[in-house]
Amino acid sequence: MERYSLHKVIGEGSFGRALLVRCKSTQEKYVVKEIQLPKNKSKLENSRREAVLLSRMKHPNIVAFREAFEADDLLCIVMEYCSGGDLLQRIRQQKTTQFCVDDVLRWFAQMCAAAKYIHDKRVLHRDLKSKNIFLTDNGTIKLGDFGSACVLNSSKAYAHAYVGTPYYVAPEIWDNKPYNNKSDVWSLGCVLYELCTLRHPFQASSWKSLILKVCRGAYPPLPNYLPYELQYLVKQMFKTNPKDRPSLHTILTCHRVSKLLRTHLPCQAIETEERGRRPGRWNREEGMKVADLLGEKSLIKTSTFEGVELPEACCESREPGPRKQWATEPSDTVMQMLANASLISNDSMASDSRPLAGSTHGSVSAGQKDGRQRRRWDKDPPERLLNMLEKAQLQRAFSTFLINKGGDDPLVGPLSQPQGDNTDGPEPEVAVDEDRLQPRSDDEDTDFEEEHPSDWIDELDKMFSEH
Ligand SMILES: Nc1ncnc2c1ncn2[C@@H]1O[C@H](COP(=O)(O)OP(=O)(O)OP(=O)(O)O)[C@@H](O)[C@H]1O
Repeated sequence: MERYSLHKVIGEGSFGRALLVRCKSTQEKYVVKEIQLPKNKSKLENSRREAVLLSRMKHPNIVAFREAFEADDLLCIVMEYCSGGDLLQRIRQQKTTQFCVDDVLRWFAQMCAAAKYIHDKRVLHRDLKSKNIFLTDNGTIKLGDFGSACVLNSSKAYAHAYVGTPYYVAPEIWDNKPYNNKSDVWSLGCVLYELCTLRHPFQASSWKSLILKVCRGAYPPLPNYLPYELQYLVKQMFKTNPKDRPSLHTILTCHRVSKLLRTHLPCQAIETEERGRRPGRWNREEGMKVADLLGEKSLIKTSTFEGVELPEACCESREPGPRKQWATEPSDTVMQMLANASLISNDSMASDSRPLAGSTHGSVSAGQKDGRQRRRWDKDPPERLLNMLEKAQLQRAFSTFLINKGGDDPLVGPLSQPQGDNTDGPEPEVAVDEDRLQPRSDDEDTDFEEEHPSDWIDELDKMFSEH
């Protein structure tokens, strides 16, 4: 740390502080992320993953890694400083002035290029949100915070990965299914929606309402002035079945929106993306350097995984084991419990015949124009989860939420106004897009997912019982 002088503390995350520093020899500014190292050896390895992963991500739209070292029980990751701040701050600065479409397309194209790059390396980010996407002073997007990219074992870390940011969490996570590349696509859909509207797609005044909206894919349609391709893309990214969501490869190469996006990508990024189509290989030397710095040579033992060398530390245990699933509960119990939640009432959904996003271009409305009964999403979040979250409402448990004790808005989202913001939004504007609920398989998309997901709801339950 002697090589750097402290400029200021720029923030505190759930794992430690973020410092703005200056390199004494070059005078360049960097961010040092300090992470408290746990005593437990296996947890120690988990903490080091962020550094190892970041060191391997070399892309114009990913925060550049400089070095990592350990000092005084702290892991320090030195990385590029993004002076434009994070995208959430940028969105808030707009107040009510919408971004111009070119900015939205340019930023979104860059974040897709970055996310595609990591997916090509079989890495899932798992915490994509506007707060983890940064801007440089020249307006370039940089994807950051790889702290959740691998499963972290502490209950706090686990909750951070899945529940700390429930506004961006895909329906399959609430359904206790493994996280996969399409779950990152859902989260990026939330960021795209925020850029398009300055609001979050799934505003809610309670956990229950939020989860129901997410599981039903119910969000207010995008404004009609936005290009049809964007409206169509958002619809696709919010398909409740992950198999029906396009992969980032599809979005950038053969989706209706691809041409628009690619015209907004700098040539350099397109070249990187083209190279990314060939199976990427980890840079072993770079990994060894970081592992050496971190004093943990075992981190760089590699294993081959579908042609891509992955550090063992980056993978979950490959031990085969039973995948934990929800016990099937009678869904009418859930329905009874939620009887008062107006959002889930079939009447309020079906009776809303307002046009949906993109409806001017031929997509369907929520109403059943032809009188035929369409297939509905018949999954509900499990009772145990909803009961548990009922308890959680009064706890300030997560870094990205304000949970007001006894307040009218127990769950205040990242883009909610401190006062007077009806987080639930005007009810009639929320519509279920029945079309999204129809199965559609994209054979060109290859899915990959966590190999051995842990039962995060058990972890969460434990965490809540501790309070
Ligand atoms: N490379 C960076 N350049 C500029 N600002 C950064 C950079 N990395 C982090 N920050 C800022 O530092 C602050 C702390 O970031 P950090 O990632 O440590 O935690 P967090 O995202 O606030 O919380 P959590 O870790 O719980 O998600 C945030 O305000 C973030 O915007």
